[in-house]
Amino acid sequence: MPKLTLQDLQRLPKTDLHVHLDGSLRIPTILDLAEQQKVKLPADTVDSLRPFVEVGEDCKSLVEYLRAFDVTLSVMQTYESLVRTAFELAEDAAKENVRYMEVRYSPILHQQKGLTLHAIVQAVLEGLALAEKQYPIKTGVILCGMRHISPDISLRLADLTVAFKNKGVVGFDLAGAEENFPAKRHKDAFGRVLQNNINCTLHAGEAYGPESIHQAIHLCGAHRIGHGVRLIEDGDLLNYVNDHRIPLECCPSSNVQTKAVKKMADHPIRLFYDLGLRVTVNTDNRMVTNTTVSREFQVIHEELGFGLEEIKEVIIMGFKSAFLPYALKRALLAEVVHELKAFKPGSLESKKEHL
Ligand SMILES: O=c1[nH]cnc2c1ncn2[C@H]1C[C@H](O)[C@@H](CO)O1
Ligand SMILES: [Zn+2]
Repeated sequence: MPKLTLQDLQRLPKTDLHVHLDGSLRIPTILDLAEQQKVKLPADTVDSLRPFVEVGEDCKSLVEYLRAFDVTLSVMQTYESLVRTAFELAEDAAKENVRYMEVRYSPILHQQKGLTLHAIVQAVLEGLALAEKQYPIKTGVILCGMRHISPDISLRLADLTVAFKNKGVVGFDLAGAEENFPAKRHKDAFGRVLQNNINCTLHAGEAYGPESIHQAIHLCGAHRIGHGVRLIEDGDLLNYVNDHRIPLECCPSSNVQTKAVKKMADHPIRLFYDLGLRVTVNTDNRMVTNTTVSREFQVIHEELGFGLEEIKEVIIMGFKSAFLPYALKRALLAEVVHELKAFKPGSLESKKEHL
């Protein structure tokens, strides 16, 4: 199998369908925002802050992984900070040729200084729109209910999703600690979203078994599944997910860090792909996981043996899985398929196409 370089993977057009805004900041930006807002951080230089906001392979669980968000959220409570972090995330993604990105976050976590839920959504949309003007990237927003917060709040966030339908918000999600916090408690919120013809995805099968994926699909109406690694434990449900073409938002490095899988070689994305499931490759959290979409592709290339043609197919599955209206998706796909056909690793010809 010819070896692809990180530059090759950076040049390919890509999606990121599963990326949290509050886990994908630049570390210098956190320091800057803290200084402006007089927020106290656990450390005050890039290198000393890094261990608080990036987790390594020694992370033991999802709950431990989620601790990094206390730090990031402490500086994401103002309108300007949300505009800036959304802009920078889209800029960073565009620079590695991510053409379509769905950014997710939970507005309820950004109200510590009294911002309204509407303003919190507006600010992120403003930052993303600024980036779309400067870079060849399209974006959408997914709002997250949180598993450990009350179902009433999820319902309010579902209403917020409805209010911003066709105004930049493209879906609803459920995030946070999975074990002990079943999705079924939040089914009314998903009912509200579905009744309004809006897409939803749920984090499921990451820190709990296939029962969690079953609830996400059959009780909450998930159109996609976040992670879903533990689908491997239930062949019958796996066949259902495959037959209904329910996309899996795979985030390989994050899964090793949260111990959803023990080591990369065990990641089921290889088996899922071989069985024909619709798999997509995503970052989850660019900063907390210390990754990029290109790096995630490099990992599956080097450690799970995905060759160029397979990577191209996974990229196409990413565009197919977008929460975009069909006509827009078809046009974007046609453009990308054309580029992928012309793509040659290391070739100057296809490099020129991106200039
Ligand atoms: O991988 C994850 N699993 C579950 N929850 C997560 C993950 N990454 C981030 N979150 C949580 C922490 C954030 O504060 C929240 C909204 O983005 O979503
Ligand atoms: Zn996630």
